[in-house]
Parts: sequence; structure tokens; C-alpha cells
Amino acid sequence: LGDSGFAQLDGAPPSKIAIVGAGIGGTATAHFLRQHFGPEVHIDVFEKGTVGGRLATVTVNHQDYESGGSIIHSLNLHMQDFVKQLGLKYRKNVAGKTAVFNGEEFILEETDWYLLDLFRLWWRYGISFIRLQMWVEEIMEKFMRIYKYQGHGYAFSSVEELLHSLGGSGFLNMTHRSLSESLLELGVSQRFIDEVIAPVMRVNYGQNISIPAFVGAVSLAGAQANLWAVEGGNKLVCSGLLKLAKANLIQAQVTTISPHAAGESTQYQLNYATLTEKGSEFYDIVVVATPLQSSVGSGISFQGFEPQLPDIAGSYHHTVASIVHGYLNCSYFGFPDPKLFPFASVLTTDSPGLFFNSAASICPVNISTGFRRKQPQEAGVYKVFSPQPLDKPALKTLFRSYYSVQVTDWQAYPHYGSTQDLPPVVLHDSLYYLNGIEWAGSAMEMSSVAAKNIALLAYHRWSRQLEMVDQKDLMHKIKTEL
Ligand SMILES: Cc1cc2nc3c(=O)[nH]c(=O)nc-3n(C[C@H](O)[C@H](O)[C@H](O)COP(=O)(O)OP(=O)(O)OC[C@H]3O[C@@H](n4cnc5c(N)ncnc54)[C@H](O)[C@@H]3O)c2cc1C
Ligand SMILES: CC(C)=CCC/C(C)=C/CC/C(C)=C/CSC[C@H](N)C(=O)O
Repeated sequence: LGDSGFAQLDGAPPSKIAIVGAGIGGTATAHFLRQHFGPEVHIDVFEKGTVGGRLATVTVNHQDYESGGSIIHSLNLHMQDFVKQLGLKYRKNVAGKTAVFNGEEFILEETDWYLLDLFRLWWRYGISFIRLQMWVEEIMEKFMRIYKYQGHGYAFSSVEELLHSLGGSGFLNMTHRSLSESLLELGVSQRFIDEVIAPVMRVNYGQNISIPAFVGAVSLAGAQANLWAVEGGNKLVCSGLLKLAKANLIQAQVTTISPHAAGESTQYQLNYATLTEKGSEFYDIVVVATPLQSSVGSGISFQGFEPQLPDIAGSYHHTVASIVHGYLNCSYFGFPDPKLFPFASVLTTDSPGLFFNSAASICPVNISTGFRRKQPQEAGVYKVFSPQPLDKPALKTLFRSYYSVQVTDWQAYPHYGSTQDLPPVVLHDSLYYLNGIEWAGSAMEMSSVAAKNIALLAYHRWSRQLEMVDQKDLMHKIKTEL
């Protein structure tokens, strides 16, 4: 970075950049592009829906609750850094006990006693849980290398190159091999996989243990104890980053992107539409920060590319988040007296006939004003994840009575297994695609890592510093640079 705090660019900087999508991926890209290209470049961010995208809240009884992306890992350093730079506050997970339900009874119950829980785990599963812990720690340690690489300015032209630089072919294989196969090989017992791992995959990705091992590890990291969220709602990061980047938000749907030769380089024409009017603009660099799978329906068509851009394969997984204000039916879980029901979260096994993945008492996004988790005998706010919307009988099974139900049917994350391909990052000379990273693992931090990577990649490709792209043996290189 130069004296101004911005990177120094040899040659003419780009004059206009467009980003399609104002979720965490698009807004973080705007922020990082501003850091790298400096104050002069004009950055437009197009959003057809709401800033935040899959980070969203719903209001119940004058309080807001996360209905999409809700938890952040303590080692998610980009998210941490955004919160600091934006002057936002952390919201710590309010402790509460978890149990696993198999449709008939609880097969695993957390207690108030850590040592007792450890003993029970050892008794039921042997050392499987220690093996698992070590496996997740090792993956996290390797994943954290990305912050070093990005701190030194290195970029990757594909998700494959990025993963390979972090953990070699072992990491790449983890995007193809199933979680269950990898864990069995590690010596984790089938019983532990069915009773502990499967419930975690169901709550976090609505899918089963055949999902790839890499996203499985991300999901397990998301079940650790050291989680947090943003006071006021995670989506505040997105609106904050747009402001920090001095980006211009255009509330419109991008409908077509087409290339136009401009001297030695290419410009891209974006056509867009609001409810009332249509518009068109030219840009030097374009970043698409929304899933392009046809089932998600971004509505973007790529026209005039020679050869045509490849179709982006795969589909997204539906997860329904129902935020219910009411009284949990503890009898259904075998506790006729709600005062004796000790759990804040109920996870479920992959049992036939179970109509929900998880049900948890949740906290509002503003807890600095004081929050006490409601007892099950009181009316509380619960989040239920299910593959289908809950019908009346399902609601009546889970809740004795309820005041309100708010349903969001998310195209939530990749349907892992619907394709073996990791989508490309570079679609054309200066046209980039962010959401391919979700096929390694879908999480706020993954989109943030992809955002930083695309900003660096776009910068190095623009300034023709190709030695900063796809460098091999980076761990060694960085050590010797110091
Ligand atoms: C229910 C649920 C729970 C989750 N829980 C967690 C969690 O606890 N922790 C975690 O880390 N992650 C979680 N995730 C995943 C996380 O939310 C996502 O990985 C992340 O938010 C993706 O951000 P993004 O910006 O890449 O995409 P999105 O948030 O999908 O943003 C894309 C944006 O592009 C806009 N757009 C699309 N097409 C166009 C167009 N043609 N023109 C203009 N705009 C367009 C969309 O409206 C959208 O706002 C969860 C996701 C869901 C659905
Ligand atoms: C990217 C890395 C290394 C870690 C991220 C770990 C993480 C926070 C994973 C969360 C994954 C996810 C999609 C969770 C969805 S459900 C969240 C929560 N259980 C809820 O009930 O809302």
C-alpha cells in the first residue's frame, strides 16, 4: 500500500467497476476493490432484492431475529475485521443446552456438567470425538493460511488453486470425497457419525453425511463453542461495507452482461431493470456475486461471448426457516412438564418420517439491552429448519400453541453432490464469479475470502503482476520473504 493507504497502480486504473449482488460477498468485494484500486474508481453495486442477501432478519413482537446466516466462528478473521472497522459490536452466543432427537426419544443430552458430558461421549463413542476434534482443528489451522497469503497480496485464479495452496491435494480431494468415508477412514465410529455428525449436517446444511468432507468440516467448525454474531444483525456488515467502500448502490436487477472490445481491452455492458425503468452502463471490471445456477434464478444472461460462457452446473438446496413465536410442545419430546425441559436446541438424526431438521430457541439480534432465554413454559421465539414448509399438523406437533409463524424458503446453499465441478472464478478477461467458493463450503467467511481473492486477482490481472497469481509453495515463499 502507498502513503495514501491505497495500492499504487502502474498505468491507468479502471474507471468503472460493477458488482452484481449486495450480499456479504458483493459488499466485501466492493470494500476490498476500493482498498486495492484507490479512491478514484467508480464502484456500482447492483441489488435486485435487499442489501444483505442471505443475511436477513425477521421481526417478531418488535424484536428482530436472524432468519438466514446467523453464526460466525471466532477464527473467521475477515468477518471479525469488518466488524472492527465498521465500529459494530459482537454478540456472543447465549449458552443453552443441546439434545439429539431420533423421532421417538432423545438419544444424546447435554448436561450442566462438562466432565459428565465428556465421560458420556467417551462411554458411548470411545475416542471418536477426540479424533474428530483433532481433524477439525487441523483443517482450521490449514484454512487459516489464507489470511497470511492474502495479507501478502497473493491471489488465485480458481477455487482449486486456492484450496491446493492451503492444504495440497488432500484439501482438494476433500471437496469430492464424502464426509462419512473420510471420517470412517479416520477411525470415527459409525454410531458417532449417525448420532452426532449427521444431526450437525442437518442443522447446518440441511443435508446428510454424504456431503463432501470439506464442507462437512466447515459445518463442524460451525458447531463449536466459540461462535458469535453481530449485535443488531449480521446484515449490518453489508450495509456498512457499502458505505465504507463509498460504493454506489443501484436497486435493480442486472439482466444481461455482454463484452465490447475497447482498444486493447474489453469493456462489459450491463443492462438492468427496476420495476419502472431500464438502464445500461459500461464497466471495465465486473464481479458477479450471486449464484449463477439456473435453479437460483439470478435472471442474468451472458450474451455475445465468443466462445459462449460455460453453463454453471449444479443446483441449490431448499431449506425452510420458520420463526415461530409460541409454546414448545415438550410432551412431543417426552417431557410432559415443560418446566423440566432443559434444552435450548434440538437436533435430529436422519430418521425416516422426521419432518424437521432442528428446532432451537433463539435470541434477538439486539441483546445488549439485556436478554434472558425464555423457559419452555413461557412463550418464546424458536427457529425450525425443515426441508418443506411446516403444515398445520407439523406445527401442532412441535408447538402447544403459537402466536405467529414467519417462513423463509431459502435457496440456501449448494445441493452438494448435484455436481462434481467447482465453478470457475474467471469467466472472461475482467469478468469474475464469486460464488463458486460455496461449492467448497458455504459460509459468510467463505464469501469474504472469495471477495478478497477476487479483489486481489482483478488488481494483479489489471496491472499485469501475474507473479502474484497462483504462486506455488506459498508457505515456504512467505517464510523466506520475511
Ligand atoms: C438459512 C441459512 C442459514 C445460514 N447460516 C449461516 C451461518 O450461521 N453462518 C454462516 O457463516 N453462513 C450461513 N449461511 C450461509 C451464508 O448466509 C451465505 O454463504 C452467504 O450469506 C452468501 O453470501 P453471498 O453474498 O455470497 O450471496 P447472497 O447473500 O445470496 O447475495 C447475492 C445477492 O445478489 C442479489 N442478486 C441476485 N441476482 C441479481 C441480479 N441479477 N441483479 C442484482 N442483484 C442480484 C440477491 O438478491 C442477493 O442479495 C446460511 C445460509 C442460509 C440460507
Ligand atoms: C469458513 C470457516 C472456516 C468456518 C465457518 C464455520 C461456520 C460459522 C459455519 C456455519 C455454516 C452454516 C451454513 C450454518 C447454518 S445454520 C446456523 C445455526 N445453526 C442456525 O441455527 O441458524
